[in-house]
Amino acid sequence: MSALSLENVSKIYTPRTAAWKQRFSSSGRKRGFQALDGVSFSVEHGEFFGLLGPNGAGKTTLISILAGLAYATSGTARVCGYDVVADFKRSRRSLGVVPQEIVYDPFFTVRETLRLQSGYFGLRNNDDWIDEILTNLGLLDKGDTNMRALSGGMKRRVLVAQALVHRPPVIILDEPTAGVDVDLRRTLWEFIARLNREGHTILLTTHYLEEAEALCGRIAMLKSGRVVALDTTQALLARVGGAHLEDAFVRIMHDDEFLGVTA
Ligand SMILES: Nc1ncnc2c1ncn2[C@@H]1O[C@H](COP(=O)(O)OP(=O)(O)OP(=O)(O)O)[C@@H](O)[C@H]1O
Repeated sequence: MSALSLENVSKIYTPRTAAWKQRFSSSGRKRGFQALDGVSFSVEHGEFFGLLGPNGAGKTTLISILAGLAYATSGTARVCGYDVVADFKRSRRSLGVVPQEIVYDPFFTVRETLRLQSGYFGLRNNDDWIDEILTNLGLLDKGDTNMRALSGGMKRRVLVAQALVHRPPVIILDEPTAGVDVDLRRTLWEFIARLNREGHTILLTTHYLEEAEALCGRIAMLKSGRVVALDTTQALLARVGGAHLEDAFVRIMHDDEFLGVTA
């Protein structure tokens, strides 16, 4: 059983009015914007997997489907074998998601925020683990600080902490280092790499391709909602013939003929 699996997942964003028309139309024709088109791949337990693609390729849409925040129009998505729709609670419990956008409640301190998040998963008395996360993310002295008094980079650390409160076996990070300083990047990657060594499965999206090259064992590249490359980082570099992942990425994205997908 894979940590994450996607079988022929498609997503069409339908404008609200069109959704109603579609429901009552006899043609059944789907209208709207196709963000994902027949995406299939799986991520095995313990992998550090990169999901790459240009802006608008469909990465966040895919993550939203895995996290149960958006429904696939067709296809099946599973987390640790649990269907994200039919078995939502167990699939969501298996997953920690660090979202791309910084969202927080300005009325709580860091520790209150993490206790609240623990409560969503039915966890009381989670303070020992919360302390360990705070220590590893360099936030221990900010436990009693109000969320609105944190810098942007510190708020991002709290988002990472929130994703980890329930010790999920699978962690998805959606551009976690966008706009953060070198220190946090290092702290964050050391911590995430440690979690991966300890057995957590990691799925990472990032536009910093040198980070993906250094960290990810396998990579999927999305372009206009379709998987156009899927292989180990080394095999991708060897096949496309670039010195760095950035060269390979640019070649793949600009080559309409490239369909280097391997299962
Ligand atoms: N709620 C929505 N309604 C309509 N279209 C949407 C919605 N969310 C995303 N889209 C569209 O779907 C496409 C994929 O968006 P998505 O956010 O998944 O891309 P992404 O690969 O995460 O991009 P980025 O790297 O910029 O974060 C984009 O064209 C986007 O405009």
